[in-house]
Amino acid sequence: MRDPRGPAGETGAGSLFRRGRVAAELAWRARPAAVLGSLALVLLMGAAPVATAWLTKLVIDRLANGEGGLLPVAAALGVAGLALVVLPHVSEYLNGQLHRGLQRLVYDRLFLAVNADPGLSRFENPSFHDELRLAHEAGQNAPQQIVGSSLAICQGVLTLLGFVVTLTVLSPVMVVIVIAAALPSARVQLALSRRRARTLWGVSSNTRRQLFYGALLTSPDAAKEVRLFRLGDFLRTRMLTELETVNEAERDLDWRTLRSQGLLSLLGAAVAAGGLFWAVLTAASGGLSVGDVSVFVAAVAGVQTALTAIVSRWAGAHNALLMFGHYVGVVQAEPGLPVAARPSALPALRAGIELRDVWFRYDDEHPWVLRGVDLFIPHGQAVALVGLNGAGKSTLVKLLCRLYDPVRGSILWDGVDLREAHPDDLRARIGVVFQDYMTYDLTAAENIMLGDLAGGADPEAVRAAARRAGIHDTLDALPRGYDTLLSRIFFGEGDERQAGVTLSGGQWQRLALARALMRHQRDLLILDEPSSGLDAEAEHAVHQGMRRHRAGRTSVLISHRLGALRDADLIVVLSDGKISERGTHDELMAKGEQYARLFSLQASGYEPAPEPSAASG
Ligand SMILES: Nc1ncnc2c1ncn2[C@@H]1O[C@H](COP(=O)(O)OP(=O)(O)OP(=O)(O)O)[C@@H](O)[C@H]1O
Repeated sequence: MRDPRGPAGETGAGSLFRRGRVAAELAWRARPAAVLGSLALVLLMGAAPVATAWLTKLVIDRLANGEGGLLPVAAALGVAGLALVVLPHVSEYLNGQLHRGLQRLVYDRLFLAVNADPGLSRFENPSFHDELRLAHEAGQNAPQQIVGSSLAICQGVLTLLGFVVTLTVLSPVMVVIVIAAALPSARVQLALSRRRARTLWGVSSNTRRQLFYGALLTSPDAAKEVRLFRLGDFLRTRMLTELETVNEAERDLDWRTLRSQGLLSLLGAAVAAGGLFWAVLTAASGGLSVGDVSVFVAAVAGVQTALTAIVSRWAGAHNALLMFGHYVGVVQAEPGLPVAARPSALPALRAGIELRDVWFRYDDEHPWVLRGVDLFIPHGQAVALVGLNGAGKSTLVKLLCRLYDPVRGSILWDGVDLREAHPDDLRARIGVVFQDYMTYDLTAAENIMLGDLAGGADPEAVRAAARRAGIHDTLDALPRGYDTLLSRIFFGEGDERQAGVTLSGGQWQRLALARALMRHQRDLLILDEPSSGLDAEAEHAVHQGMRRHRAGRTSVLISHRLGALRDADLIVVLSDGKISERGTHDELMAKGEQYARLFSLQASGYEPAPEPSAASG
């Protein structure tokens, strides 16, 4: 279990008040009519129990004393009774309305805020994911609970005041006893709600791991390895272990709740029984009428019920406010990647992109990945990055896209530091295929179109990009052509439910390439291992095509197949976080260092194996 105090852990009343204000503002924005209706109901439902008790007393006393005027009082009693029955249903309907409106607004703001962060660093932080999951859970109910509980508390206070006045008339001592008996309950409920929020945060990483193992057990991507390596029992056991930790914490909480609330209920019952005993004795000696006894019993029960409702709603609101802190925390957090208040314009690339003494590591605790990289990517030229696994090639690409900022040094786009430009402006000028490209469970056309949503869903542009990536014929031959759903988990839409189609790894890769090529007119094209999964013929065709499209454009290419990079204008070898060699293919081969060694090693793999010598046989 993790440290029980989370980012939204125990906070002062000021902070809770601010969260309450946020919830109230959301509710008002989401459904003002439902909020107004609920407020009116609070008044009616708060007054109805007191009115019913007094009208009952009047009816009983008039009956007992044989007084007249019974009909209007009985009619009023009927109306009050009717209100008690009907109003809760109206209130439930309004609550539903409010809940739906709130959920839409709350999730809209949550995902807007998460998407507004242009960087990646927050998404790689486990704490952020715990916070996000709790924010998501809180978004489901917390604002509704805060608003609903606040209204219920107002209603409870109204009923309580009515019954306190009633009891004061009959027995002021009883008021003091009943209220004093309810105070410990308030304290205990608040302590329990605090503990509940802390427990949830404490086990949130266990819950996340439990969900992760559960998802692996059912994921189509993992299904092959899970079966082949017989990982099912291993994953299931791990999932159950995490679940057991969560259960243990919840069991402890439930036991504390049972113990404290059991004792408090006994105390409440003893006070009510004592009061009834006093009322009956007083009535027997002529101190109270029969109607007085009835209103007294209703008042004691009413005060206790109202107090219990207030305290438990208060505890519910308190718990919801603590949980809502995760939501407010995520929605109001500063982005992980700062955006300049007045971003500089980023015009079309004219001279080139310069990396000036760029140092980068993913975290203060991680080792340096780049250590003082100086590189100029001239406009209109193709620069290839080469290096062993883990050399930092993809990291450099992510810095070029400003998914992170360099820790030291800077990257300049025609002299403008990328930190000064808006990430959206930069990204509008870039087309990228990442090594770990996405496969979307959408149609083939949509998978490509996502590369240029701003350009509109032009089917001709989609087909042209697919042709450039060499995937057009494959997509055209699918059961519904470009409109075929590419998915293993969803059914297609339309009259007939049609199972999705799955592409091969290489076909998916070409599709990802087509997505990037929707932006082939952009200033900078980055291709990180665009052909690693392609067969030799396809790779050749793709590289030929790329060569044509790249001509005169600025591009950064990464590939372990060095043959595909040999015609780049500049080849840069990254090693140990620095540039160890740079030059054209011929220059680097002539130098005879790492590049030449790697190139020769690969080329030798394609040469015929030497005949075994007679001696070795
Ligand atoms: N998100 C991340 N958080 C922490 N470390 C990372 C992250 N991404 C990459 N690294 C580390 O940074 C180093 C460089 O990784 P990078 O992916 O840039 O290498 P690469 O040269 O592209 O490798 P490959 O040829 O295998 O694709 C590696 O040691 C890797 O473990």
